[in-house]
Order: sequence, then structure tokens, then C-alpha cells
Amino acid sequence: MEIIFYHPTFDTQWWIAALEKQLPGARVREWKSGDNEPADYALVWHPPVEMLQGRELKAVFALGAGVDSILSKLREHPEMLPLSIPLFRLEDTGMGLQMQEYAVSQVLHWFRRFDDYQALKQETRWEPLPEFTRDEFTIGIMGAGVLGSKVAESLLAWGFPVRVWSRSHKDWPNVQSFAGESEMGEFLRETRVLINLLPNTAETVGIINHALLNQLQDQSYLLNLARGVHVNEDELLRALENGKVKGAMLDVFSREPLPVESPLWRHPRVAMTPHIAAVTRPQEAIAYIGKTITGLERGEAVTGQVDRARGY
Ligand SMILES: NC(=O)C1=CN([C@@H]2O[C@H](COP(=O)(O)OP(=O)(O)OC[C@H]3O[C@@H](n4cnc5c(N)ncnc54)[C@H](O)[C@@H]3O)[C@@H](O)[C@H]2O)C=CC1
Ligand SMILES: O=C(O)C(=O)CO
Repeated sequence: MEIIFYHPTFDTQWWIAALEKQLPGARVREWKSGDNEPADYALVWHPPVEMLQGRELKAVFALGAGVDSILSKLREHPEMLPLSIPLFRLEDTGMGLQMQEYAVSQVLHWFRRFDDYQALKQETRWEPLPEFTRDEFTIGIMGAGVLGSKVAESLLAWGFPVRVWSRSHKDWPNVQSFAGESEMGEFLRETRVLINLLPNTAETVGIINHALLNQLQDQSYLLNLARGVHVNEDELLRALENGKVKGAMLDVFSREPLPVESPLWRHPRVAMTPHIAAVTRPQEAIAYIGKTITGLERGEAVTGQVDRARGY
């Protein structure tokens, strides 16, 4: 079995050795421009069109959870990957735990008013503030997929009321579930902390805008863990000014790296990280890819295939 590998930043030689160990009998090579030799599988992140175009592959694996960048390239270059070749993505593979760590630490930060105490410290003020209670801290998670479900689980364990909004209703214990546009308003009305874990699709671009933020409770919080294009950043800044939103924690931005002139850098109630909420964990990713390739070779049912028509 021949596997080609391309990632602009990963330690390719390390990955090749680990993949060959996971899949005895497979020959893994780094794809380089000009390599047209046959291959059965391709493992990629931001692949050049030339790498995939015209190849008779059994499957392509994206080395991340979100496939928006590869799907957007495919819209420009549909010849890069015919629909007959399945595209897989990483399902959890260690990202669920990272998202849980991120979400729990940030929600507790706001819940215990550490943002307010930090602001008081700037003014040298010693001032105990009233406590928040959990019943005024309802968590609303947009996107109830692999990662959204993990985040819901961890915040439930901390005793917060949790609700989710996605395409279809979920029957999860102790979680209120809302689905589709018709239930969006009801979902937002009680939400105090909005956590975004939607995929980037034509339907979700710009979804966190003035109209949506306006339906949240006053003095709400936004945690964006998914993609920057989900948030209209100018409208978020306005909501921060008019009191709708009290604080935002952003891991992802409409342009990355975030340009220095963006006012988000300087806003006192915006915190940020540079798109590190959940990174690809090599061992877990390789175990999943190995298991999935073995399943495909045996003709077994596997999970993680992207629905290209749906866009995620
Ligand atoms: N910031 C970071 O470091 C990372 C960000 N991500 C982002 O997180 C996203 C989510 O990942 P997973 O949970 O694995 O995806 P998933 O595909 O398992 O879940 C997506 C969820 O969104 C819902 N959804 C999709 N379109 C919708 C719509 N139009 N209306 C309502 N609900 C809709 C689906 O029903 C599903 O519940 C990824 O697409 C990626 O962009 C993923 C990993 C790391
Ligand atoms: O896997 C993804 O989609 C990511 O955003 C990784 O950072």
C-alpha cells in the first residue's frame, strides 16, 4: 500500500515513521512537487492542487477536524478530487479533551468574575463583587457534533445548565436541545455563555452577527472555538460597547494571523489565543487513520467521512 503525505508545518519524517509503524506493510512518502507516482491514500493539510489532481486514490484524509479549507479549494478546482474518492477528517482524536479544557477554564474564569477582578486590579481596587449563580449562567453551544458534545459533557459535570443548537434534536440527558432556524431564538433567549463549535459552511458564515447577539441575555459572553468567519467582528465590537456582550474569548479570526490594526487586539474585554484551541494530536490521529484505512481495506464500515454536499 502506498501513502502520500503533505503537511506544510508538521515534522513529516516523524509522521512517516509513525504511520509505517501503525500500518505495517504500508510505504509512506512525503509528497513533493513533480511526484506523479501512484498512491492508494493521501494524508493532507492545505494540499497543492497538483498533489491530488488526476490520482486514483482510495481515500483522502484531512489532518484536522475542519475541512473548510480543502472544500473551498475544491470549489475552485473540482478536478482535484472527484466525488467518487471519499474524504475523511479527524474525529476527536484528542481534540475533544482540549476543547473541554479550553471551555471549562474560560467559563469558570467568567463565572468566578476573574475578568472583573483583573479590571479592578488595574485600578488598584480591593472590592469583593456579588457572586454569579449557576442558574444565571446557562451555556448555549452552537454545533452539537463530535466536539460540541464533549464540551457539553464537561460543562454539565461542572453543574452548569447546558443547551445545544444544531441541525437535529439531541436526546442527551440533562441537555436542552434546539434545532434549526425556527428554534434559534428560543435557544438564544436563555443563553448567557454562547460557545461556537459549528463547521464553516455557506449556511454558518457570519452567523454570529448583530441579529444573533441581540437575542442573547444582556451581559453575555462569547467563546468562539470554531472558525473566525462565523463571527462578524465589527458587530461583535458593537455588542461589546452596548452591553449585550460583556466579554469575548476568541481562538479564531476572520483573518489569521489577526492583523495588528484589528481593534480586537486592544479591546479590554476581548481575550484571545492564536488558533490553538485544539490541535492535531499525532498519536491519536495516526491511530484513527490506521484503524480507518484497515477498515476500508477490509470493506468494513468506518466513520469520519465528510459529506461534501453538506460541507462538513
Ligand atoms: N479552533 C480550533 O482549534 C479547532 C476548531 N475546529 C472547528 O470545530 C468545528 C466542529 O468540529 P466537530 O465537532 O468535529 O464537527 P461535527 O461535524 O462533528 O459537528 C458539527 C455540528 O454542527 C451542526 N451544524 C452544522 N451545520 C449546521 C447548521 N447550518 N445549523 C445548525 N447546526 C449545524 C451539526 O448538526 C453538528 O452538530 C470544525 O468544523 C472546525 O472548524 C475543530 C478543531 C480545532
Ligand atoms: O483541526 C482543525 O480544524 C483545526 O482548526 C486545527 O487547529
